[in-house]
Amino acid sequence: MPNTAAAPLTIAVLGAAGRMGSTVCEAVENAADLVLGPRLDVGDDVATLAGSGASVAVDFTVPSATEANVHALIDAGLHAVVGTTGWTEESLGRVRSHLAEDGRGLGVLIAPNFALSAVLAMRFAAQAARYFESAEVIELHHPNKVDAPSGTAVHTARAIAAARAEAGLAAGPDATETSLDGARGAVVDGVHVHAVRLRGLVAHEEVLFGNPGEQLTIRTDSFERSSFMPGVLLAARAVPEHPGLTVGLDGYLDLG
Ligand SMILES: NC(=O)C1=CN([C@@H]2O[C@H](COP(=O)(O)OP(=O)(O)OC[C@H]3O[C@@H](n4cnc5c(N)ncnc54)[C@H](O)[C@@H]3O)[C@@H](O)[C@H]2O)C=CC1
Ligand SMILES: O=C(O)C1=N[C@H](C(=O)O)C[C@H](O)C1
Repeated sequence: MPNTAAAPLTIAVLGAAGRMGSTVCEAVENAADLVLGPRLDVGDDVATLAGSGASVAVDFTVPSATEANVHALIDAGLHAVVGTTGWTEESLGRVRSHLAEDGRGLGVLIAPNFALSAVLAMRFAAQAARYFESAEVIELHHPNKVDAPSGTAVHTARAIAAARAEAGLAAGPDATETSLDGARGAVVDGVHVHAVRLRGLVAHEEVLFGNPGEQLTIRTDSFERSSFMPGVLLAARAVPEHPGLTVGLDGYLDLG
């Protein structure tokens, strides 16, 4: 929903020189109800955003910087929309505590993926997980990506594992006795996750579920970074209305 409040929201962007950050700047500039505020990149001080007129900041930086950025944004009194990967239960917990101590009703959204197809794929995977003996995740990305597996794949695997545990499922069948290191991928909460890096790709994920004689494949493809922009803008408009920490864009959507 566009922001119809009297004053347009001013949006600061962290990681503004990057692939996602520059795309976000362009999307904000093209949104009639939003104003593009300060564009920060490496070396810039987040504290300068206090009093800059920006009320929301969007962070697409690097896993090693994003947590410090979010704490600095809270201190500066800004709501935050974060797409950067690398979050753990511990770092999320620290943000939750900081927001509670701050007490100003600021909102922070941390989402592993803003593309609607990916948000739905994660939701469908969580729903399907209880019905299948086997589940594995394959993520496929551009070769400039610095982290593996992707944040989306980790989030997907954790959701699958939680649904399997709730349903009382045993570990998936796997007779592997010998293998080269890495051949079976990374293991996230008991779910195998495989990462492909290939020139020409942007962001893709397949979730494979298997039962005797049948397979379900859930696949999401982002062919362009524009696919993330409707979700990012939706989040930037909505975050002031959602105090506290929300993890995942589905927290702002009515997916039933
Ligand atoms: N949630 C989502 O929908 C999506 C998330 N991502 C994630 O967003 C992050 C960024 O991805 P890309 O834009 O492809 O990376 P990129 O490498 O193109 O851009 C990162 C930018 O952050 C800057 N930067 C590094 N440290 C900084 C700091 N301390 N303060 C401010 N800026 C800093 C870099 O100079 C660079 O300009 C990654 O973690 C990626 O996985 C990417 C696409 C979609
Ligand atoms: O680095 C990327 O490009 C992406 N990163 C996010 C992730 O790690 O899940 C989201 C999307 O897959 C693109």
